[in-house]
Amino acid sequence: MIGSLNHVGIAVPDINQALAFYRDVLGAKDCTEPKVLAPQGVKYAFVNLPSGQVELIEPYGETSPIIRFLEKNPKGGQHHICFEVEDINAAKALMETRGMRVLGEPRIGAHGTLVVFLHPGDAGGVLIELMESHKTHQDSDKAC
Ligand SMILES: CC[C@@H](C(=O)O)C(=O)SCCNC(=O)CCNC(=O)[C@H](O)C(C)(C)COP(=O)(O)OP(=O)(O)OC[C@H]1O[C@@H](n2cnc3c(N)ncnc32)[C@H](O)[C@@H]1OP(=O)(O)O
Ligand SMILES: [Co+2]
Repeated sequence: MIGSLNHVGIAVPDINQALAFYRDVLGAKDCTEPKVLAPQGVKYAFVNLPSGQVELIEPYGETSPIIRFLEKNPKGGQHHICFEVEDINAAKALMETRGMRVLGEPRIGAHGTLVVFLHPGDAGGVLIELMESHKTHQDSDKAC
């Protein structure tokens, strides 16, 4: 069912400091400006690489889902991996039939397509994000 690895999510306490590390220390050449995705409770930025993306996420708001993770890992750390799927609703249904806890309903993610998360307790201790690969829903960048 899963397709390409889309991104690795890294939770960070300060996204600008993290961007500076990727740019100035690791030499990343293509990083995006931080943006807020309020419904997901994060501020995010991408480090674009030939092989995929690193997604830096900082908590946004008091109910951010990454607050507790950062309390346990105050310097930040690897938070999730994201795989592409063709159809998010079909993927969610399939995961549920296979006994996975799917965390909530599909919601628009940072790429403008629908995403859902699988509980790390059912996935070998890894938080997995499934992301619909095609932009077929609302929230398009284009005006027409
Ligand atoms: C930028 C937008 C979007 C995109 O388009 O790419 C994103 O990526 S947003 C990313 C942030 N959003 C989410 O993470 C949403 C889904 N996450 C959740 O619903 C929660 O974070 C969670 C997974 C249910 C955990 O919630 P939390 O409040 O932290 O609960 P616990 O502390 O009780 O944790 C339960 C259990 O799970 C372990 N855990 C928690 N987070 C992780 C993690 N990232 N990786 C691995 N394991 C994790 C935690 O240690 C607990 O384990 P036990 O103690 O053994 O029970
Ligand atoms: Co993500």
